[in-house]
Amino acid sequence: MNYKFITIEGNIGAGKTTLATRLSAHFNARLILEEFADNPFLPKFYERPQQYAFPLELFFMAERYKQLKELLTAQELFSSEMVVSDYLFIKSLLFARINLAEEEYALYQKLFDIINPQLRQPDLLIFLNSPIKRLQENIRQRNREYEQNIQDQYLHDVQSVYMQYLRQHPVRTLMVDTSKTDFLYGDGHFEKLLEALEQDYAPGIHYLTI
Ligand SMILES: Nc1ncnc2c1ncn2[C@@H]1O[C@H](COP(=O)(O)OP(=O)(O)OP(=O)(O)O)[C@@H](O)[C@H]1O
Repeated sequence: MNYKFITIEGNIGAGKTTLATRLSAHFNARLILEEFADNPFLPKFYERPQQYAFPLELFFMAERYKQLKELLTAQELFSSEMVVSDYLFIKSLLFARINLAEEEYALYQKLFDIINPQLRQPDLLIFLNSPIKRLQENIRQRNREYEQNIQDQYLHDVQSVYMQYLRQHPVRTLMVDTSKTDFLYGDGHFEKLLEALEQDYAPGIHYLTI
């Protein structure tokens, strides 16, 4: 397996954290998880999006920068240690595009453009692609109170900003159709993904159905 830094991405409730945790345990890799629970603006944002979107997005950007910067400062990527994370830094900007008004977004993008070049990009992005219905089921099942009123439209918007980004940028991506996949309990699902990770992919999108 030639990927030292793997990032898992996907819509809300796609199963990023579960897969990242399982992969890191399998490869004995360092695990970087998004600490969204520490964001005091998140429950408020879901209640009143317009009022809280800007501080929410700023908080996410600052936290994610801190986490990823620490990783580089420790120079772990230059040692033999493998790293698995459950978010891309660009995620903040993609959500900001949906949630911020035009002028706020322009300001946010300025900050993002200053910070982003300092960060190392993953060697491989695994994008979990699930239909909205399945995402809603997952969201209901895990039952975080503030997420229970997420509308299908919001999930559609999140999906389309990710797709637009991936189409426009040559990120080395394994796009996994997870409509019927369960990496925790599905028979052989995780093993099939491991097999796919043995391949060397060119930059761009590669599709995998399990
Ligand atoms: N930049 C952002 N702007 C708005 N909300 C965000 C942002 N980043 C994360 N969130 C919210 O934080 C919560 C956790 O997000 P995330 O999608 O990373 O994890 P998750 O849904 O638990 O993922 P998974 O189920 O795939 O592990 C969700 O409610 C998500 O919408």
